[in-house]
Amino acid sequence: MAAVADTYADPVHIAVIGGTGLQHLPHFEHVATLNVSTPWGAPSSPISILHHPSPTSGRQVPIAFLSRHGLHHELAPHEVPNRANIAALRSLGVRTIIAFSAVGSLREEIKPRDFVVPDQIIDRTKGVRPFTFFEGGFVGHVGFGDPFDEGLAKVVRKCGHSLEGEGVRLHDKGVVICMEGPQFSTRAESNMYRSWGGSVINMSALPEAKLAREAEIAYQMICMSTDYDCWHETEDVNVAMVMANMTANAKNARHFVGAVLDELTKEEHGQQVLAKHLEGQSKFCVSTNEAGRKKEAVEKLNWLFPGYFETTKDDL
Ligand SMILES: CSC[C@H]1O[C@H](OP(=O)(O)O)[C@H](O)[C@@H]1O
Ligand SMILES: Nc1ncnc2[nH]cnc12
Repeated sequence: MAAVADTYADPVHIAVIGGTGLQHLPHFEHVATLNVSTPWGAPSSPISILHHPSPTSGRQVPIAFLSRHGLHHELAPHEVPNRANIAALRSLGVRTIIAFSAVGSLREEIKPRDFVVPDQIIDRTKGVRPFTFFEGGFVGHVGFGDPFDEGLAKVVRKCGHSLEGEGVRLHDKGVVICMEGPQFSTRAESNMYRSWGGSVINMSALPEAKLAREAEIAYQMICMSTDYDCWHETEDVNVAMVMANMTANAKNARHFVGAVLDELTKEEHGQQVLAKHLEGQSKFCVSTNEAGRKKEAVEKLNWLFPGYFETTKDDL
């Protein structure tokens, strides 16, 4: 097998973050493996650049693939370096992320192996994960009322429905409960989440989605149900159950991601893929005036957003 390159010259606009059971995307042409370092450390894994032919132009479109828990699932949910992941992807040019996640179902009608395109999140993480780029002498606040990107969600839903004949079952909306873990929930918690209107539960939607929003990247998660958590009368969730359902449905998961990439690489989605609707929002979300900005914080943010921010008065 030919060795792949360790650099890639062109900007890469679309990324897939793979979760449990989706640690790589086979059947795509792997053209480069990038080891990116960021001011927030190294990402979870090297970033693979894959070539995907656009169905409209035939042009080979580069896609970045990152394995959330590392190449061998060695990172627990609270150990995932989310800031490095999002910053590294943005530095390559990424403005659209499709994030894949194995989730527990909190609803009878969401059966194991069903897919969900969620539209809301409830945060049950415990503050142990770094969750913002705006800190250390540089305060900023971005809107997060709709944590996923609705334009991207429309594309993803259309692709999911187009695969229904092939056995994909899709729920168009849902509330993800993002818990801290790594232990699964208690039965009391699981029932409480149901009473809150939760549809599915995982340990990874946050802070990934928040950081993508701060980085002006359109972000949509595709969830695949792997179990009924522990509220249901069936056997309580365990890793073997999650992996068995993930493996059994891996073909559908790959088809789903492939269909989304087919669609997103069409020219008609060019503006959506570049997330033009988010461009510049982080430049204007800042509360700290120039005199109060710390040099180190400004340097880090300028790495993420080249040219966005003035240096502090101390540097002049
Ligand atoms: C192995 S079960 C719990 C694990 O599965 C999910 O991972 P991911 O979201 O990366 O697919 C969940 O969030 C937990 O991290
Ligand atoms: N029941 C569950 N709880 C939290 N994360 C999960 N990922 C898959 N199943 C899960």
